[in-house]
Amino acid sequence: MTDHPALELERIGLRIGGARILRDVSLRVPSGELVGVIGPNGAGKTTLFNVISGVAKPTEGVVRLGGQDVTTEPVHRRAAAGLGRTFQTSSLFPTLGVLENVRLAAQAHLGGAASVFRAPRRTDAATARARAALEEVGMAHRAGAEASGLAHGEKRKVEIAMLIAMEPRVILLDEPMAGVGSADVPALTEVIRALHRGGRTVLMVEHHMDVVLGLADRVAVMHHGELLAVDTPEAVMANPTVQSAYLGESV
Ligand SMILES: Nc1ncnc2c1ncn2[C@@H]1O[C@H](COP(=O)(O)OP(=O)(O)OP(=O)(O)O)[C@@H](O)[C@H]1O
Repeated sequence: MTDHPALELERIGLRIGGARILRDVSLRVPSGELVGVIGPNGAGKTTLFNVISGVAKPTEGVVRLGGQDVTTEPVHRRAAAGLGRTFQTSSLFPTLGVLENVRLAAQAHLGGAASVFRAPRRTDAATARARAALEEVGMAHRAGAEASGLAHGEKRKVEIAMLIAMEPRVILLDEPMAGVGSADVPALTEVIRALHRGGRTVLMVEHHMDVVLGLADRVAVMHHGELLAVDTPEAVMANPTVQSAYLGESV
């Protein structure tokens, strides 16, 4: 444990052409916290995740992971520093099996694809880690299934297992409930809750408000590229500025 926040954004700004996509965004996320990021469409949530993961470079401000300035580090260096991310679209190899998908993620973390040929012991370690990750998300029974045959909710669980296999300290979940049928939402919510309970730091963009309010320690509200509020779910919902930002939007 360090005294540094797991993730720290200091006065992040991003201009693209003449447009200011992010303005003066500052956020400190202590280790083990789950922060829900909400805001109307186009508020800048995905762009903020891109800045954190290194897909986009901010024009102003600093990104720190565990106290280390990673603002100019590329995506893979941030991943190596303990940052994991899921995307709105599926990142599974559809024709591979569930276990194989997770094993590849574990293998990448343990030492790269070349080790398949050089170090069988590492392959065993990757398989063991993949099985443990599938167990953690409740998908061990589907280890032998082909990824393309999974329901949306199952795919999301396997994607989370892939993250777990890479042992990230900070996890960014980009709309984990997107495309997931309402019957599968509670089970996926429990997987995310368990991920958080395991001590991992999680940032989650999610439009499904019940999920955000039920899971988050704090909620960060974005609007027009700015952070309007960062507070407990109850305080955020009672905040008049937040309410007016959502006027005309379904909260
Ligand atoms: N590369 C880009 N060039 C120009 N404008 C961009 C670019 N990327 C994002 N934007 C604009 O920045 C704003 C924020 O977009 P972003 O996708 O981050 O919002 P969001 O909050 O994730 O929205 P949603 O909830 O719809 O996914 C939008 O107005 C978008 O059109």
